[in-house]
Amino acid sequence: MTDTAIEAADLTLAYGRRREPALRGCSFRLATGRVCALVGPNGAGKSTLLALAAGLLRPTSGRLAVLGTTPAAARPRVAYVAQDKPLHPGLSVAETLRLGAELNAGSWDAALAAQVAADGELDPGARVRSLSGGQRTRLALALALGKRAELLLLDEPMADLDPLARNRLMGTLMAEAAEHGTTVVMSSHIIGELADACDHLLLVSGGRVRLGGGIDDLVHAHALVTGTGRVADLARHTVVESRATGRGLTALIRTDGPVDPAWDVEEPSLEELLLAHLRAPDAPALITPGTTPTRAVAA
Ligand SMILES: Nc1ncnc2c1ncn2[C@@H]1O[C@H](COP(=O)(O)OP(=O)(O)OP(=O)(O)O)[C@@H](O)[C@H]1O
Repeated sequence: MTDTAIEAADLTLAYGRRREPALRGCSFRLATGRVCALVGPNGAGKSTLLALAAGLLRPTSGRLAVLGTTPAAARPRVAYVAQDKPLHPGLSVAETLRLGAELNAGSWDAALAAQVAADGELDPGARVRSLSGGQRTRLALALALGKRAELLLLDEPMADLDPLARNRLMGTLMAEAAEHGTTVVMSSHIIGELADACDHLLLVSGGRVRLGGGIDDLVHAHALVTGTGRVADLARHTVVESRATGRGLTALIRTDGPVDPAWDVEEPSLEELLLAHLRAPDAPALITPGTTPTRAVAA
């Protein structure tokens, strides 16, 4: 047994020799049992990272361990839902679930898979090619949950679901993860959805990990300060982003010690933290203690 779900050390992936790497020098550790939000702008490398962890791509350089072994060896214990939710178009809903049962004999949770499909009123006889985008997503999630994997890798899993379906499926996912200690890594552009569900964050931008760690730890490491002072007055801290506002200056800082009481200090919301880092891609990265790779993988 390992207490580490994913561990990356200097992980780099280039799709072709002449292309800029999609991921470059990424190092982080995700403990088991965490629900991790994978966030970043379009083209940041999120899908690439998930495909690497699913064992569908091989790193160009660097190391990646999944559940204490190689991504390929971990595949039976991992469920991956790709962004385009690939399924066999000619199979019916019932045949797709039967195939899930056959491919995962021994671990298949038929009741859960059937419940996820039935909650969306999927007609068991309907062909996959006749399903809507949201219905296909639901079927893909039914397969992933039915597998009872130790690690769920979900690439924008809720993107084409209606708000009610999204809310209910997220609830099912979180309840299952909590009951079974499943690790979840979920990419999404909807920060509100992630803030409610996730306890861990990986922010990827330009192929690099900008923030990695427990959401509470990352939020506590920052402060949103407002005042009439100058940016230079905040020099002892790391200023991630600063803006002139009606009240003078507002800055998101990574604190190094107490902040001068001349500033109004608030804890940022997750959204404020993420938006500031997305607007300031050159701000120094922060990977919190305990979420850096261990020596075994880094070596
Ligand atoms: N199969 C591929 N061949 C060549 N380049 C690719 C391929 N897949 C992705 N890329 C490139 O790799 C980079 C990272 O893409 P990736 O799909 O991982 O981003 P993403 O963060 O998932 O984006 P989005 O939020 O838009 O889904 C992009 O520059 C993209 O153009």
